[in-house]
Amino acid sequence: MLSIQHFSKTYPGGKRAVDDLNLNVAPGEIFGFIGHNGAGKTTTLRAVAGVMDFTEGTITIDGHDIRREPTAAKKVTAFLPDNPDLYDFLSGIQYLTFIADLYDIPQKDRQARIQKYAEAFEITGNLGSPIGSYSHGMKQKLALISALIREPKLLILDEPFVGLDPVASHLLKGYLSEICGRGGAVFFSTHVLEVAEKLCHKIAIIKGGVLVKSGVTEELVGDSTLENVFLELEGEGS
Ligand SMILES: Nc1ncnc2c1ncn2[C@@H]1O[C@H](COP(=O)(O)OP(=O)(O)OP(=O)(O)O)[C@@H](O)[C@H]1O
Repeated sequence: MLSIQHFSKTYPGGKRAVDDLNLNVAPGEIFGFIGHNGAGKTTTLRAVAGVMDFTEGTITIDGHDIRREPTAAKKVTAFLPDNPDLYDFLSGIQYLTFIADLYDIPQKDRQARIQKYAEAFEITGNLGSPIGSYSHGMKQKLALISALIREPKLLILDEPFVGLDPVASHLLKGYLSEICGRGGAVFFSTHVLEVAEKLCHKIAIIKGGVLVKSGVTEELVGDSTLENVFLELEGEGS
């Protein structure tokens, strides 16, 4: 579903944020991307989502090269940034309708999808109000709903669990599994190692822009915990 080959990003000014990253996410997989602050996670996720250009390498989503076929790649991908930029002057329902129009969600499906997720996340009663009046968590839920109603083949999320209440976190985990159950894939960054360990089929650990470990979660963790594996890697060479 997602192939990242020899991906590197050097920012203007010379910072090499990611160096020669190789990763593959298969259909049906939830793939966790972990690393310390500044390791290069957001840089990678933004490049995969097609919202930031990169220096070297190839990124392919469902067979579409993100540089050569950006529209086709983005059509099957939903990206939830860590701080989603919503339109404060729109109401929640206006925003979701705008997204539904933009991504050609069939008229016959959109209402049922919006209803399903809005009710689950308990923001149905707020959909008529301007987004500017929402709390941080409500904005986050709306952004999540806007990604989920698209039923993307690939869902990319940057720190999706930060700021979500426990009920919403639990729901989100279920929805990520749902996407995988229908043959989609999820690629997300997190600092919540317990969630990553329980939820992810595979995990990659990035350190200083370099992939230091990746693989099937159970194999990577072994008899230890993800936290211990991570802390050991962080201790090495620093
Ligand atoms: N626009 C930019 N210009 C220059 N350097 C940048 C820019 N954005 C990020 N960086 C640098 O690139 C490196 C990787 O940043 P990135 O945001 O990808 O890390 P991260 O793993 O997502 O961190 P965090 O866990 O704190 O969100 C950091 O050293 C950061 O300072």
